[in-house]
Amino acid sequence: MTVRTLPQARTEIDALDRQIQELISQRARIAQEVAHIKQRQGDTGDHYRPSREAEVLRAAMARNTGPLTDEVVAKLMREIMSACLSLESPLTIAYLGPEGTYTQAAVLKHFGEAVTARPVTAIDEIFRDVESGAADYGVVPVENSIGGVVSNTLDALVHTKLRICGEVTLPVHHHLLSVESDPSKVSKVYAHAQSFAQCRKWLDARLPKADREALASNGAAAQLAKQEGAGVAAIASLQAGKLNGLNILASNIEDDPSNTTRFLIIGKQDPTPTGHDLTAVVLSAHRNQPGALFTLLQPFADAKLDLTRIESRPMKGAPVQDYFFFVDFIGHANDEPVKKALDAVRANAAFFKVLGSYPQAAI
Ligand SMILES: O=C(O)C(=O)C[C@]1(C(=O)O)C=C[C@@H](O)C=C1
Repeated sequence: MTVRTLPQARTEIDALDRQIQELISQRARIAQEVAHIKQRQGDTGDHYRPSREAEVLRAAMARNTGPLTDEVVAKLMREIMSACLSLESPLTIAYLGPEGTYTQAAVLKHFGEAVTARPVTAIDEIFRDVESGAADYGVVPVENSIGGVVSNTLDALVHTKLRICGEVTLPVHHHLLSVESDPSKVSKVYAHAQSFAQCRKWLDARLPKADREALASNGAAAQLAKQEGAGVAAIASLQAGKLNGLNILASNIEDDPSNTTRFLIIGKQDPTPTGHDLTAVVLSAHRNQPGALFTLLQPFADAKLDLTRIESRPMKGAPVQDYFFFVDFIGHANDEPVKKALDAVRANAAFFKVLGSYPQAAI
């Protein structure tokens, strides 16, 4: 191994930076050309291609020989693609605000920094924004490993014309944040109800006397902790703490360190198969038929499809025994065996809708 002096190492780094930069510019120019190719092919929508992005990220990680981790390599690639896509089509992404929520972190993880993230105040509004074209895509939370499903999202999926075109999973770490610097002076804590549930043991042990008040989001909790000042804390993300200039009184206070939230990307396109895809459907059984759910799910088993999730939600405005079932499985609706299985399911169902086939989260 050559032993370099510091000036020699820096000269080499400078030369490599020039090459990297030239290659990135070249890549960006080709991405601009790709936009023109798509337009010539009659593509009228935006140029975001979730399947291609997942493939690029997977390939970057597969090529990695270190010393950077796969995660870091994928993040760098993520940002390069994000910047290239912003030249092709600048995207607006609606998410559950305010700034500093975990949903905003999910937007950045999935789309990179080169998008306009548009905070809105409710999950239904995210669906409306994407339906009306005010945003190109939306990011909605769908389930948390501790708190379970986000029922507003499931309910909205039943009736929307939008498609699920991607997923993001985000490890969730909660922090106690305040303008206060002494945790023993905290007498009131704000957080989203799910975050209180996720930090219950920690709060019971460390702040048993502090009042707990649930708010619409952790971002709002951080804003209020800032406004109200002394004696008040919020449970929120580091990003929310930074945005509001709060001190970190305690880090990673969630009871389960594997706490993870899964988000869906909703939009107007159907991603092409990648070989690593998930499909989501919603269905209901005919009433008063014994074994109706068993019969509905039988074609999935016959086709040896791997079901990754099944959830039920009561139908709004219907008698209590009427349920929608949300089924996720591995595979793409365009795969032949999947098509056949879905036709068989549809034939037996009172209600049936494919919510989307999309690439599994690559990072
Ligand atoms: O391959 C494409 O379709 C592109 O537009 C290029 C590119 C990229 O930078 O690699 C950019 C945006 C798409 O979402 C996917 C990939």
